Amino acid sequence: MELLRYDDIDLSQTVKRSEEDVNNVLDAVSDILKNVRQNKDQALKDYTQKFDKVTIDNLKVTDEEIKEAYDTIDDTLLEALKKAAANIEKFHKKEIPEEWNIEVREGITAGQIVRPINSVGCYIPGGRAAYPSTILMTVIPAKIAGVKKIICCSPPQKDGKIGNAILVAAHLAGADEIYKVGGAQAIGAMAYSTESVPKVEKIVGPGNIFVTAAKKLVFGQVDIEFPAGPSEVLILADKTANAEYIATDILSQAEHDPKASCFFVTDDEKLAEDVSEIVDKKTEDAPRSEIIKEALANSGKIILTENFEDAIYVTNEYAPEHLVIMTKDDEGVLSKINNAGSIFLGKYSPVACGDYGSGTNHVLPTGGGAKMYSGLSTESFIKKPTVQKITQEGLEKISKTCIPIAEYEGLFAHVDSIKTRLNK
Ligand SMILES: NC(=O)c1ccc[n+]([C@@H]2O[C@H](COP(=O)([O-])OP(=O)(O)OC[C@H]3O[C@@H](n4cnc5c(N)ncnc54)[C@H](O)[C@@H]3O)[C@@H](O)[C@H]2O)c1
Ligand SMILES: N[C@H](CO)Cc1c[nH]c[nH+]1
Ligand SMILES: [Zn+2]
Repeated sequence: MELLRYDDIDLSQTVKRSEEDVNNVLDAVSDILKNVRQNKDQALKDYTQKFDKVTIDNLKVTDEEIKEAYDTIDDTLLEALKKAAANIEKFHKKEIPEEWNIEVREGITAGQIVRPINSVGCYIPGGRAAYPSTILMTVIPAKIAGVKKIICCSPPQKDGKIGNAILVAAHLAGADEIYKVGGAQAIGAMAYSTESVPKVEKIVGPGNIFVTAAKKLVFGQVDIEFPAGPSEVLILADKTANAEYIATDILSQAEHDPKASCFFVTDDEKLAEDVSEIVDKKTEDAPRSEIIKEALANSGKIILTENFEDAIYVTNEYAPEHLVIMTKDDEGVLSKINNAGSIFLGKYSPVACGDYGSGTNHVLPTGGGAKMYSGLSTESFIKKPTVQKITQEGLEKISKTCIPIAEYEGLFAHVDSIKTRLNK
């Protein structure tokens, strides 16, 4: 892995990552979306043939296919999915926002109510790996929020089916419909509707650069959560950390995608060298070594700083999807972290646990999005309309605040709507 000294680099250039690639495919993805809008199911089938090399007749997964998935799934995997689902459910129930109402001034009460989005589409990646875990991470919070219609889209495998674990996870989590289509074309289908796939109000879920570009382009037509692109991890550690643990966290995110990004930041030169050596060695033996090598060559960096404050600065500038902190004072370091999607404290908290079932969500902002957004949560599926009630006395008092501002803005119908009531 490439080792860079903080003092020798232009940090703003070093932390740049896959967002640039997303921008490079916007034109191609825009053509895909246009075709889906015009030719609907036929476009979905043509792109599935072109990109996934599969012929699909029926896009919608049938009840028989779900039953077959239950019949064929491995018992241990089924139990694991159920336990993961229970943990994710417990964590996400805690995220339900409260309804509240307060007296703002005498005669004016105001508050918020909590309402679900009506329909949601969950994108479940399926190109380089199958992601039943992503079904749990997207459908469960939507269900807890009270979303009435939850559909899922995922690319079919070479046999034209969706993997049994994805179908079982979708059923366990409570998805209403599942469609065998992936990539930008799936996002287009959920944004515009086709003969088979209904339009939804919000699209969530991670994916490769084509999926991420499509979500950016349909934003406005539908809501999206944020760009959740190729996986990332940054490990922030001092000399007390275990080099092998750090190396395993790097490899675990690098194996997702050649466009994954993995950074290790430390102020300890020996640890930096050890991690570099272990990563290189483990890469050779890894089952997905080709993907890992490409990812690390593109965006795998070890940054060595002179002091730990600089290491924290680099971390906040990179704003990782996942941040692992392994230091002698993890909580103290945490208090200085502002920008990260999900944070893992201490040597026994590998990112893989958050990826699968310790309860937190794994759909997280990438490409520096953690500077502006939080990860997917129950709140992502909820709207919070405000409500107010004003008494006659309250109106008299607040009119003295509102009328001068309305007059300044030249909006006299606004003034009139208040004065008319006062004069009655
Ligand atoms: N940020 C997160 O929360 C999170 C969570 C899980 C996974 N991920 C990421 O999701 C991504 C999954 O990517 P994937 O590729 O495995 O699956 P994917 O389902 O996102 O993409 C596969 C689809 O891409 C389309 N495609 C392939 N080549 C194309 C081309 N040349 N032009 C247009 N479309 C094309 C195909 O339609 C195919 O079905 C990875 O980058 C992984 O790191 C992110
Ligand atoms: N690490 C991914 C998010 O970037 C989530 C995931 C799913 N399965 C394994 N990992
Ligand atoms: Zn992962």
